[in-house]
Amino acid sequence: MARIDFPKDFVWGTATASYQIEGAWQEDGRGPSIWDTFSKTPGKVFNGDNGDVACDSYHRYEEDIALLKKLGVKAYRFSIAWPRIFPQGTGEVNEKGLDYYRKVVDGLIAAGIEPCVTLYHWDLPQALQDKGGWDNRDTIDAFVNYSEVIFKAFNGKIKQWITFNETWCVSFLSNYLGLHAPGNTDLQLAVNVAHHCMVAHGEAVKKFRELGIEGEIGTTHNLYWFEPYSTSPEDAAAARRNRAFNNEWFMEPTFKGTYPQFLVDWFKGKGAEVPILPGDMETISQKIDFIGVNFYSGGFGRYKKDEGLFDCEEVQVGFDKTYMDWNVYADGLYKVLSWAHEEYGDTPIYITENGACYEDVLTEDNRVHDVLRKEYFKKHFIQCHRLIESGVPLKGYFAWSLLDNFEWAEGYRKRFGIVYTNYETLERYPKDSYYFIQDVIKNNGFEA
Ligand SMILES: OC[C@H]1NNC[C@@H](O)[C@@H]1O
Repeated sequence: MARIDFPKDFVWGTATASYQIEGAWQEDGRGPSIWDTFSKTPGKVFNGDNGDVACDSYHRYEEDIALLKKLGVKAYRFSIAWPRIFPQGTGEVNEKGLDYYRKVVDGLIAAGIEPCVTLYHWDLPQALQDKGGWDNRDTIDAFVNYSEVIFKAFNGKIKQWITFNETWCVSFLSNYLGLHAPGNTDLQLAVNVAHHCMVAHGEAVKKFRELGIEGEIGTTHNLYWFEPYSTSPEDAAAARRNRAFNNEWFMEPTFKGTYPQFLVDWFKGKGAEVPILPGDMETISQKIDFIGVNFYSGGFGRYKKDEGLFDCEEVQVGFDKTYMDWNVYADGLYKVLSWAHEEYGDTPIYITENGACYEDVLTEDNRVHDVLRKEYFKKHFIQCHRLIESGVPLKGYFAWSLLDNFEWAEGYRKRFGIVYTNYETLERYPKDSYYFIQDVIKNNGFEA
């Protein structure tokens, strides 16, 4: 057994998102989001589940903060629902919406927990989608307007700001693969959305700097480690395309102000071109104070003509799988963050999400012995330590998620929480993984 110790200033946290936990979908003036529309469209979400109630954190946020305090986290990452602030996306500010987040932020600070806020975690006001959503460049200005209200309302209280969560999901998962809201399946549209979201990110960073807001600002991309199954040039090229689809397509504009040319050419061959306007790339690559990385999995691929968007098929090489059918590939975390550090430099990194979904069983005495999830965390904590030891500027880790919650198109059947949510009673029951992480935080390390 080896002792794993983390730096004393390492930030341990957990993460959630507004639509997945809040519920109260029509309370205090909240307007409809694209996820209210999508989840109520037959066939889009498992079992017809939706976020009308979710974990009811809108009313139970004090219970959530108590769980966070008991866990011992230094920070809590959550998102603000744009439709609570601007029910129609722009126009009059809904003060009751702001009031909810004032209570959450003040409660966290009183508990000695740093609020880390994501401005956009997918719940776009439906009124903006009705005008083209992220395909319409006007949405960029609407996002900056919304961001400015939040910056000013919480300046000095919120010190860590994330503009977007997983722009790949907002663009390609939602507008090319069609699996998330708004459910489009058009490659050019997805390329437009990805670009406009990144411009919106850059414009919000500019506004943050202009206003002199306290704290640090960054963005979060979900990086996926993907390797060629063989050393053949075809496999290498296919795997590179597939990996760049998740990684370089977003990281390169953010840090280098360019798109990866080999993928620009590939998309052009598929009839999709990036709608770059003069100044966009400079805006996107505004200096950021940290990069948030969500990591879940990785895999191996090989060339297969006409397979998917990149002539690439995933090869099963025997990984253990989570209940999402995702490979458990903890080494992939070490590889992807080492690659990011090598490629994009010394910008501080926070793992803003990492966690696993397994079929949890609640015992008679309201316990969940989630051995596999504990093992998943342990394996990834070991890689976090390896990264720090190798000089990668990894500053913190947020477990996904504090609570079982609405897992998008999978509804409530897929549980990622370290706390079990009973969706009938809305009771919260800490799982064994919660107590494992509580101990790791208390000792800032563990016996590997
Ligand atoms: O799929 C698990 C998580 N992945 N990142 C974004 C979150 O909203 C998801 O629940």
